[in-house]
Amino acid sequence: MTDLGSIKTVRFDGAPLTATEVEALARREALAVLSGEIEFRQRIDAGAAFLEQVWREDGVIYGVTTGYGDSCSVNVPQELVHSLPRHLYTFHGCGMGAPFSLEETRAILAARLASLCQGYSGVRYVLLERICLLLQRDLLPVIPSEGSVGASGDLTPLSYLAAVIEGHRELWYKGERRAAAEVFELEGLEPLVLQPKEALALMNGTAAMTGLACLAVCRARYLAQLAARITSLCSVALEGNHFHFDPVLFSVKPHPGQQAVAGWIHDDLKEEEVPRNSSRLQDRYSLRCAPHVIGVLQDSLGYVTDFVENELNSANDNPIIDAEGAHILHGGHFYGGHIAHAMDGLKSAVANLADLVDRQIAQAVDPKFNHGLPANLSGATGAAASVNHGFKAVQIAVSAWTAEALKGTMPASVFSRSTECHNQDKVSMGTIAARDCQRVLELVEQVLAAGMLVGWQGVQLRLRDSELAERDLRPSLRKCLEQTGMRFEFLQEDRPLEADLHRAVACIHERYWTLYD
Ligand SMILES: N[C@@H](Cc1ccc(O)cc1)C(=O)O
Repeated sequence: MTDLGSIKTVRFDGAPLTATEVEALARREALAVLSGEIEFRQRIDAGAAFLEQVWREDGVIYGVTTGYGDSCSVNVPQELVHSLPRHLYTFHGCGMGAPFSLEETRAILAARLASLCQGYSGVRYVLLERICLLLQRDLLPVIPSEGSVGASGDLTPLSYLAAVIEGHRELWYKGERRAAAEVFELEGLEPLVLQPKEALALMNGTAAMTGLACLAVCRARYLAQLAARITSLCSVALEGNHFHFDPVLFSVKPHPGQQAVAGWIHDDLKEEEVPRNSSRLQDRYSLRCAPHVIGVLQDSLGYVTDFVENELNSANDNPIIDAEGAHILHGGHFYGGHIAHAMDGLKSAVANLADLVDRQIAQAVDPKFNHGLPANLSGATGAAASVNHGFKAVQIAVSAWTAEALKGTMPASVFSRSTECHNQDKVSMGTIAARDCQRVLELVEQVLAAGMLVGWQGVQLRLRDSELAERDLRPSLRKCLEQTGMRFEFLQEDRPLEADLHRAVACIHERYWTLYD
């Protein structure tokens, strides 16, 4: 990412991109820029020129002069070749379900552009320019989210990108769904007529699942840190045993992510001399084993990010057009197996955070376990305490969100179906895995939003009742209390907490809380 004063840019030139860059584009925090360098343009256009040459000289190219997939033995007569791309996106116009969000759609466009910029798809430079322009002007196709098996590429979702480029179907425009042709007219744009291989090149890859996966990885990174911070708050609120996070303890179990998480929590908690033999009770697992739970996610983020970014920076298409070596290579690079596995794994690791924090909240609200805090963490005192129920309903709701998140962890990649006349007889289901992962993240964010409010309220109660002094808190926790206090009010009298929860979820989206480096 390049910082040009106030505008950040992400440059598409075939060099590797990161999930973070895709997220910045998706959030409109950075602008997409396509390399205009002559060598890059030439390299891209050489692919399209090579295809033309082969077509002229040999007369047959799969997906250009033939039907698609199992229909590849059907020859298309010369005079109909130019209508083939239109047919491809037209018969794939059968997507169902809610459309992808704007953020998701931008990520999908960015992922497809990144793949085509590898220069192995045989498309013209003007097509890359057009995708980049859609991103820059935020003219986003309306893409239904369901209907991809994720192994012939995300054919159906990406058909909506191909169709829009030719001026068909719908775009999001100023918050509304509008006919693409109408929007192009308003914007002074001509539709781009696709060349014979170009619709296939737009559609025959993993961009829908990969775009979603980039967003998922970035969300999950923040949640790992947030769960550690909630654990620190709950440990203080519940008067937990700080030595559960001791560096020597963790030095003998060398999972680096787990060690990092233990280190974060340890640094958040009070510095004391380690006792020779602790007289304090061992806390329940949701506190004591927090690094072991969060650590699984933290350790997984390494391979998950590698899988996602390798896919992002790949030519996920078929056939692969190698203009330099003068080959048309047939393969299965539209197969999204790595994304499927990464998203199935990530959603399980992330859902475990909800389960962990759900248990921490359950302890915090329950006078049987919370070491003297008021029932349901209500701040009400005197007679008013009898009618106030504090976080009781939030804790119940957390149970529901957690159950739903855990239910969403069923792996998608094991549900391969043989399809398309058994040509696609093994498929990845990576797009379902990525969509599930996004949904699980949403639910886990709700649980962690509640966890922050509960942890904060618990510590505030200890401070109010002088069972704890500000000076006993490490700077990181003091700063966290201060940041939280700027957006949330202590729960004295019962109030509907929906608005607070929405605000806390928004804080998670904007990465409001300063966490660990
Ligand atoms: N993904 C197939 C192409 C294909 C395209 C559209 C289809 O409907 C089916 C198959 C391949 O490259 O072999």
